[in-house]
Amino acid sequence: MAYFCTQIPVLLNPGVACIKSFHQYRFLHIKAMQDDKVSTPTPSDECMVRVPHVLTVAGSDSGAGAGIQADLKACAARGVYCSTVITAVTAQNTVGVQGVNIVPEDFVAEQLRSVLSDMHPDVVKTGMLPSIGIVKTLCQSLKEFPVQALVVDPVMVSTSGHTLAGPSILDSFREELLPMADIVTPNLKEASALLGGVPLETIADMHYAAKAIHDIGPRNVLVKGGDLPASLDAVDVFYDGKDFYVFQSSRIMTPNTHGTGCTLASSVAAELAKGSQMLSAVKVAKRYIEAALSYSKNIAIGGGRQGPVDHLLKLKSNVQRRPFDPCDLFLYAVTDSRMNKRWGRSIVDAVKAAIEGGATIIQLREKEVETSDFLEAAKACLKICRVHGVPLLINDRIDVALASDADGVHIGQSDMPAHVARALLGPDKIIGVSCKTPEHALQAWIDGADYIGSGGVYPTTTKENNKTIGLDGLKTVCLSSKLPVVAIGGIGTSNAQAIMGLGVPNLKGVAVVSALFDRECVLTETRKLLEVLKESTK
Ligand SMILES: Nc1ncnc2c1ncn2[C@@H]1O[C@H](COP(=O)(O)OP(=O)(O)O)[C@@H](O)[C@H]1O
Ligand SMILES: Cc1ncc(COP(=O)(O)O)c(N)n1
Ligand SMILES: [Mg+2]
Repeated sequence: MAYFCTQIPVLLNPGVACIKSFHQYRFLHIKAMQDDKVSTPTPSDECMVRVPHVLTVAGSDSGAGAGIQADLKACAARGVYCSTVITAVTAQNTVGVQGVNIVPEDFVAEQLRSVLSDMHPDVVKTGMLPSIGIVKTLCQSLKEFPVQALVVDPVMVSTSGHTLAGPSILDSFREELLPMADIVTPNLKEASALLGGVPLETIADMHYAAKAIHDIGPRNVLVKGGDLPASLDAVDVFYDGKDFYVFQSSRIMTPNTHGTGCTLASSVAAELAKGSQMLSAVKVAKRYIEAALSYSKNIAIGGGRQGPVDHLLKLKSNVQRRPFDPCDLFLYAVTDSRMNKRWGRSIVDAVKAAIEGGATIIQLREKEVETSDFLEAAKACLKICRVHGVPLLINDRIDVALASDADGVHIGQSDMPAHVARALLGPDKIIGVSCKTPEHALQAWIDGADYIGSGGVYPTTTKENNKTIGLDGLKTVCLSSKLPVVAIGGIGTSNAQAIMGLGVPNLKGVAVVSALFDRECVLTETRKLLEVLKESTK
């Protein structure tokens, strides 16, 4: 079985056998499928994009760290569709494997037929294959429905020491499955078992094993070194029949390594499904598992010795964050580096004082700082904001918001369009948009913003050439806006009451710059403004 190269052997339609690129192949492939099913209601040909697809043939892990569940998450994280043929159901958690129930061979065959005959996956990846019958069924199905690449993770024993496929399986692996494989990815114990029990302990041993396993028939071998002594780096040895490549990353000290092997093999399969060459597929997969392990370093799931990895690199991002509440707009503090410099304080000190004084949300508006300084300031401010449960937004700079993992951004009419910002930031970051007119407010709503900032209500020196809309303009925008509004522009203790006194329900607060930061004591000024706001909303 050949893996991807630029010349793709086409499966469905002999008329397209001369196609050059993988992407052309995808379009023609789907066209051939549509021609067979003329009655299927589909949009026009150009709209239909066939997406990369991996089929995993593996066991279910109830703890969802390894097996089918790891494969699904890894493929999703890598942007590839994943279908599943389940070979066994395991009762498993972070302590170990409590039970295994093997799916009858003929039902594995039925699942294989369902997926392969209809969905035409690009790549098949195998995990737990618990019986000789299942291995034979799989090899038979792959002969009947060939795919572009076969990735074999020869799962035998769980990290906790439970047998998932016994030694009786080894002959069928060696004689039938491995010779069909484009890559096989044993860990140290599995490589040793495939080679009749030779001890494998060093990186030199891994080279020997990669070559010896290659002789069994797979096109490529990756011997994984997760189980090398903890004092060594995480080293994997790749052999393509000609050259060796050593993939080395520093070892991440974490108990959460359950499922790393399944995840790595699925990511290799995902890259192959996207059209990568084998070597770059392995390289990207190794980078990905390193990132996933690093994100999982200190997550606590279960009481056992081995927790799962964080496939989507997201599990911790919601721990300290709460959803946006429009009431957060009540006392909205916007920083200004020039003012802070003038008064001799750092951005971090300014933010600390504003929060202590009662600010309910912070926006970093740093027009004159270097990107690296801005990022450092954002990270430092975020720590303080998280401790106090105050959201932190970044003005204009989506990149800084992403890099610092701030709670969101505030953007103007001439910045990145809000719908693009939304696509980049994902569905749950906060996005605020500056709006002067009902049309702006409507667009912000359509684009997926969470709130709008409207002004300048009064003249201000903070923003040059900024048209003042006055109280009337503010009221017009508020009445038309479907989103909560914060008023901005020349606001301070003397006029905050007039603004809140407009009495429009979606006007939730005031945003202030100079009135807090162009003053000697930020803490005192914030406290004073808080009192005025509280008074005016009684
Ligand atoms: N603690 C770790 N730090 C960094 N990489 C690791 C660590 N543990 C495993 N890996 C990597 O994860 C992948 C899976 O390896 P391994 O754990 O040996 O497989 P298996 O889960 O099949 O035993 C390999 O690329 C390996 O180098
Ligand atoms: C269903 C199933 N498949 C594979 C593994 C191997 O994963 P690990 O080696 O990380 O325990 C597992 N534990 N369970
Ligand atoms: Mg492991």
